[in-house]
Amino acid sequence: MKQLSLIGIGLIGGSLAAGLRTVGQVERVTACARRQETLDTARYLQLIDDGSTDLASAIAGADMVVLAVPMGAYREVFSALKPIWPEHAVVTDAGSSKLSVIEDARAVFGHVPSNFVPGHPVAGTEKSGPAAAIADLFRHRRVILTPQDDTSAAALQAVRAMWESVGAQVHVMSAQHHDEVLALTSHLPHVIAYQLIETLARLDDQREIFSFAAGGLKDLTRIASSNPQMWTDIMMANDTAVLEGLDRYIEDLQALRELLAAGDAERVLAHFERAKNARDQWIHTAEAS
Ligand SMILES: NC(=O)C1=CN([C@@H]2O[C@H](COP(=O)(O)OP(=O)(O)OC[C@H]3O[C@@H](n4cnc5c(N)ncnc54)[C@H](O)[C@@H]3O)[C@@H](O)[C@H]2O)C=CC1
Ligand SMILES: O=C(O)C(=O)Cc1ccc(O)cc1
Repeated sequence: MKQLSLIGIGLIGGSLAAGLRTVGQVERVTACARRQETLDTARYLQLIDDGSTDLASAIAGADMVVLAVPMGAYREVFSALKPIWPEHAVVTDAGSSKLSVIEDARAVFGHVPSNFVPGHPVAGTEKSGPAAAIADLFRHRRVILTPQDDTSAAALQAVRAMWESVGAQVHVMSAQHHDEVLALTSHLPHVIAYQLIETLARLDDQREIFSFAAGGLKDLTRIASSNPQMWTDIMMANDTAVLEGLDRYIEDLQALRELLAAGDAERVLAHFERAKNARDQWIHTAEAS
């Protein structure tokens, strides 16, 4: 790849740049950010060679353009790209929901451009910004691509090759399936973590509560330290699937509550055993692969 141009240079854009540089798969990296300070940090960290707050300057000469901005910025970014759409480059994104991205593209362009490949690296941390970038963030992690019927095969192949070069395993699926699965495995856990901490924080003697917390609370809620604006955007973007998962979870929590209230130790134990077995099997399979 001669020139990668990132629109948004935070954790994900920065990690992709660092990863591609480490494996020697990119000659030049440029980025667009809203604030000069972000670009200065990215340059200082040697994530990018050049940056501009002006979109057209930032993407000039790119053969690969990657959108790595919050879901709430897509309409604005697509609208700004419309008059300067890079027909000869491949364009992809890193957004956590996919149907909303396709909808945003259709709303702005009237169709999904054939050189745009919607994508999502299923890897990250609770940190944000270029200083949080990790060069091997995507190694042995999954990336989901959700091409449309008329997505160019060459564009799809170029995006696949980019992610594979930083060690990721690429999967292709429909945007609908992506959003349903990710609602359960990523978005619902963030709702639960945020709300559990918010509930505890509102209870009396919160200082007591947190100072006597064991490792379990910290393990369960690390992701509640994630960027609240980024996650509000994701919840709004994938609201239908998140609501479905949340309803199911509330139903199951209510059922568990009833077992506890009835003092039904046997069935509570059966619940916990099913959960432990499922988690142990998942972790075992994940570690073996
Ligand atoms: N944080 C994570 O662990 C993961 C995040 N994602 C997705 O990747 C995308 C980027 O997330 P992060 O890198 O974590 O966020 P971040 O907050 O670290 O970086 C986002 C960057 O976009 C810039 N930005 C925001 N609005 C912009 C605009 N209108 N024009 C140009 N730049 C703009 C910000 O200044 C910042 O540099 C999001 O859509 C997120 O849902 C996907 C996988 C993992
Ligand atoms: O911090 C974590 O463990 C995450 O879950 C990171 C993450 C955030 C957003 C995504 O779309 C995918 C992964």
